[in-house]
Amino acid sequence: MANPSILILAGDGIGPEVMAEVKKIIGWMGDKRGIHFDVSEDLVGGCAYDAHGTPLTDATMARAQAADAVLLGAVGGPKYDKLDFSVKPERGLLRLRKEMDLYSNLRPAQCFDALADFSSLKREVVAGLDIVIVRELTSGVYFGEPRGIFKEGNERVGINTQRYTESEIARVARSAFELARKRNNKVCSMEKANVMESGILWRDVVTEVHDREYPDVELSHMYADAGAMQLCRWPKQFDVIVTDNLFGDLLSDAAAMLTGSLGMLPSASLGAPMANGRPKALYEPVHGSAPDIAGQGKANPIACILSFAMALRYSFDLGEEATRVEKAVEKVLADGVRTADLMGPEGGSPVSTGQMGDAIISALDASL
Ligand SMILES: NC(=O)C1=CN([C@@H]2O[C@H](COP(=O)(O)OP(=O)(O)OC[C@H]3O[C@@H](n4cnc5c(N)ncnc54)[C@H](O)[C@@H]3O)[C@@H](O)[C@H]2O)C=CC1
Ligand SMILES: CC(C)CC(=O)C(=O)O
Ligand SMILES: [Mg+2]
Repeated sequence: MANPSILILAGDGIGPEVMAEVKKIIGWMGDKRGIHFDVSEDLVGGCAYDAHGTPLTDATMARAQAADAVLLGAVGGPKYDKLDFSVKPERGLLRLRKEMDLYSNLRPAQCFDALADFSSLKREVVAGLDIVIVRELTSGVYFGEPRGIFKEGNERVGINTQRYTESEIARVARSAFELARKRNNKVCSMEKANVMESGILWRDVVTEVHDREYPDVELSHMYADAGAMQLCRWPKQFDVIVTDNLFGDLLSDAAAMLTGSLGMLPSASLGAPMANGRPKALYEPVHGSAPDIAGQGKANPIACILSFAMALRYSFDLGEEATRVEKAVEKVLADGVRTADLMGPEGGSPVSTGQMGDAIISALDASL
């Protein structure tokens, strides 16, 4: 039987740097565990624009559709900021999410014990934290029409449209309830039903799906602004948070700091099941291309490595191997290995991106 296929789209900025460390772990899985993948690579984002004049070619899109899993680094950078919106690097990623129909974006925020003192919040607020934000990923204001910058009289007006259908809300709600059943059975849905009609519909549909299909799961609702405050005040009150595309983007960056650094947060973007029963899937760190540290060997590869662990669990049914990778990360952090983003203002001796990857490989060796 053919090996499962992985398409790597490392992208821009620190994307290729953190992905290099994932490739070491893929190699380790083959050498030490006999788990082999057919890995191929392609371009997305600014590098694809440089090569082809578009942030995602149709050929790359087709390869992503055919892969068992896509691993993405990050896209974007100042070099591309002035490009026409239609060819900006970020549009390549949005097209992947939309055309693969990856509607459920799982963004776990877990605070490793070794980092509990490093978070900007007090240890007791974050120690033991383990929550998941389920972000709707294929609709909402990032995709709604009309959109654009138009002339209105003597001035320009910028328009984006928040649009959600009942079925789009219902399917991501189901994904959150299913996940909660495997965890602590609690879902908090966040929107702004006080000021947005799409928020009213969101609250109604989540409640209907809950009452009809998941009455055993504890459901609460919160306005997203209050939710941001509660995430900083007492994040451990949450188990699963389900929210729309924009609020999920913001809330997950905020949740990253509960874990110590944006360089720690992985994500899985999941769609409908494929013929093999596994979901169509793309895995990527929550962070972006970090132009301020790109090319300096400073990036923390853990978010990208933990995203690969999610791929092992959700796309390849290799939950034990996923846990092995997560435990290796935990051990390395417990041993005090830190990239620069995990150093306090007092400083210290950070390791490079490559050294962090090597330390995780050593911890994997030690796990055998
Ligand atoms: N999924 C994606 O590809 C995303 C792409 N972007 C793009 O990335 C570019 C930069 O955006 P920013 O707002 O600066 O967000 P960013 O996430 O790239 O960086 C924010 C801050 O976090 C730091 N940081 C991020 N990841 C890190 C890591 N792994 N290790 C250490 N430090 C890390 C950066 O150095 C920076 O100070 C933009 O073009 C943006 O559109 C932003 C978010 C997601
Ligand atoms: C298209 C991305 C650049 C938007 C974003 O920040 C994200 O998805 O986390
Ligand atoms: Mg974001």
